[in-house]
Amino acid sequence: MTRIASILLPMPLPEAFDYAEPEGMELAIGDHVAVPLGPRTARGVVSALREGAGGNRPLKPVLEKLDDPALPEGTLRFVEWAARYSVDVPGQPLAMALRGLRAPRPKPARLLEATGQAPGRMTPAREKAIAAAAEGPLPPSDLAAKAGVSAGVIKGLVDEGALAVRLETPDIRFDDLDLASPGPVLNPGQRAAADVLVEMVHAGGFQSALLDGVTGSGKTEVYLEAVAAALAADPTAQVLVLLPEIALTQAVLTRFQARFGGMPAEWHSAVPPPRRRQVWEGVASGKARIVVGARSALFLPYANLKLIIVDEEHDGSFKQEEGFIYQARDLAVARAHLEKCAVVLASATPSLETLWNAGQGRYRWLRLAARHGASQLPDVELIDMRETPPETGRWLSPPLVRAMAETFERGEQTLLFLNRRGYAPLVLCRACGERMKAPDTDSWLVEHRYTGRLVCHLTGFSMPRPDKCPHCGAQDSLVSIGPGVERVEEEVRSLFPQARVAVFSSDTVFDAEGARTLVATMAAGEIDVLVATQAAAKGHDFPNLTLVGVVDADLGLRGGDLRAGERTFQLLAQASGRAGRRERPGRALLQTYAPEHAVMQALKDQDRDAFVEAEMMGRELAALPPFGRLAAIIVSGPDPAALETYVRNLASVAPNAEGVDIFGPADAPLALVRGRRRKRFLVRADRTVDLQGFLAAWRARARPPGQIRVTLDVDPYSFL
Ligand SMILES: Nc1ncnc2c1ncn2[C@@H]1O[C@H](COP(=O)(O)OP(=O)(O)OP(=O)(O)O)[C@@H](O)[C@H]1O
Ligand SMILES: [Zn+2]
Repeated sequence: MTRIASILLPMPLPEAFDYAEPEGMELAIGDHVAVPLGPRTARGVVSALREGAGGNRPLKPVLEKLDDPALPEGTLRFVEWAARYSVDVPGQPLAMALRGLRAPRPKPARLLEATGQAPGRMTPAREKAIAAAAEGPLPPSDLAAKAGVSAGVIKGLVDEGALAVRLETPDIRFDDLDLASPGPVLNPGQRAAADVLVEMVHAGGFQSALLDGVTGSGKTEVYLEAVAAALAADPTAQVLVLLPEIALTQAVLTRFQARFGGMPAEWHSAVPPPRRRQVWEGVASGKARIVVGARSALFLPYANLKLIIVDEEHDGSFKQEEGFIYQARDLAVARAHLEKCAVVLASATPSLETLWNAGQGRYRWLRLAARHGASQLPDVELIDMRETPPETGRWLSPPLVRAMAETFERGEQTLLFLNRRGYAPLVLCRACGERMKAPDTDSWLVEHRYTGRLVCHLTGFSMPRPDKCPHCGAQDSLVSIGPGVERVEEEVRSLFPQARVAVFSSDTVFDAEGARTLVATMAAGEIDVLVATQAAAKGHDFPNLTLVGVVDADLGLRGGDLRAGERTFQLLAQASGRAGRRERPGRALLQTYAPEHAVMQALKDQDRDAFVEAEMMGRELAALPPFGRLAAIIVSGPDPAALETYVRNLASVAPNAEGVDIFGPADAPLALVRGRRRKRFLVRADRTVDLQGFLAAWRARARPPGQIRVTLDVDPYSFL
């Protein structure tokens, strides 16, 4: 009897398809195969094997077993789990898990080696080149440099057969790690927390902990102990460290390197594809033992994963909002469950969900209440912008400017935090009031001075800044409204012409190398004022930084998002926490028009517990997360009438379920994106309800017609 192989395809298909296993193919779960799919051939992965029952209509056979490294079963089960959790098809997370395997292999290097054959005519230069090549193969330019001869000499020797080209495929290399090297001496609080983590790792099986310590308490040092313990306990063990930003990845890589004497494998969107291929294969083979990466590193094919760290676990960047929608922090806990390993969530400002889980005893709760050594938490002061406003056309208030001047005179550093890219968030026409918008999207265009363009941050649309109003034609009537980081930089330069000023945002730093350089320059004290978006306001450890100025503390509170208060508190507490991390005391000044707001008061008093308690109470009253569950159903389409009809139809077939409330349909805050109108339902459910089951059942009752798309977002974060 032949076996039936279920093949999962990395495509938007509802389920795995069955194929017959040909005689002698000997498939195993996780194998990569080629199968016929309609008229074409597709690649897939074996997700299950069973004995074939007779009498079925004959199945098409698997065409070929491919010799790529098999996807470990743990990864496969995780992919299936993630799909169910997100109410999506398994092909979506599978495609993510295979992304590294689909990247091109590194190109083989062209090296020259000596053949032993003498050239027709020998010269001193040729002699030097041959002698240099005899010491080992080198790329042509390196060989020329080493021998101190011209490229022409080298070429001549190749033509005459004295040197030959050898193609060498670069090895999959990962640094050796020195696990015995001791870390710093931990203080008693750190020691106690590290001991618990080490014990968890040694105990094995699924274990989870929240490492909850104030900014600068040394959480990184503590979890490094757990990493060292996990790797030392088992020579094949692997550790994954997830971080929310590429810039932070760079800083943490440096700390790992200092501790273990070797670089961990790095994984994020800025890693070049050939390296991604190597890392994928290294993770699958077990050669890569530590992976430090962004959220998608969760989908790599770990051979023997023993510990996952989610650093800055509260961070919104762990939520992926496009394509396959998922929350990496939650999936990290699920993956640890499936792999039967330990997971540590670390933060100075944990999410309410995580605090709730810790409070319920689901996670061990390890607290570090003070900064390490003599360092103290910074003083946080509110600047009431109604009382001490900046001059017209300026954004920094007199008290903040004074503090910057003092800091600069002492030779210390300032971080100005403004979560707005570009020069100005809005450009409008003074003559007719027209606001510059993207042609197909409801969002304002952001002015960028470095590039002279107006950019839609949502879709990437951009155009040169016009000199005439496109609406009324008035000449030179366009004005820039409000500040972005570039505009604040301009102001700082005019206030402090002698200061060294830099901007850190995704427009000025767009690759890992750039981030690493800027972080290192700042850490070395070679920048006086760093103006940064959130890309640099979190997680970093700059020794000489003593002043943090928040340009617009109210920014995140606008809009009625469920998590607006929580997120603003986290972001600003994190930004403030960059100040005074060594001997010299730090200050954080928050510019606000609403100093009486509960979030501002909690920040000033540094009373996280009181803030969390109040916020929790509000959530509990409304049965919102973490006390209930939330999902969004976003329906979009190009034609308003067709969209309206479908949305009404969808509303009318909503299943009746106890403990579920449905809100909407409402226009999404940005009703039009890329020419598509969007409407949204919000679903709130009690924790006892199978929310995913409810969503799947509902969606199945009203199939969307042609142009209309339905997206489910379980645990939605930003409502755009
Ligand atoms: N036991 C220790 N011995 C020496 N230095 C330490 C020790 N603990 C922490 N430090 C140093 O104190 C600084 C802050 O530590 P770390 O960056 O790990 O804090 P953190 O808790 O991760 O902070 P944040 O949440 O603000 O990112 C670092 O420079 C770190 O090397
Ligand atoms: Zn106009």
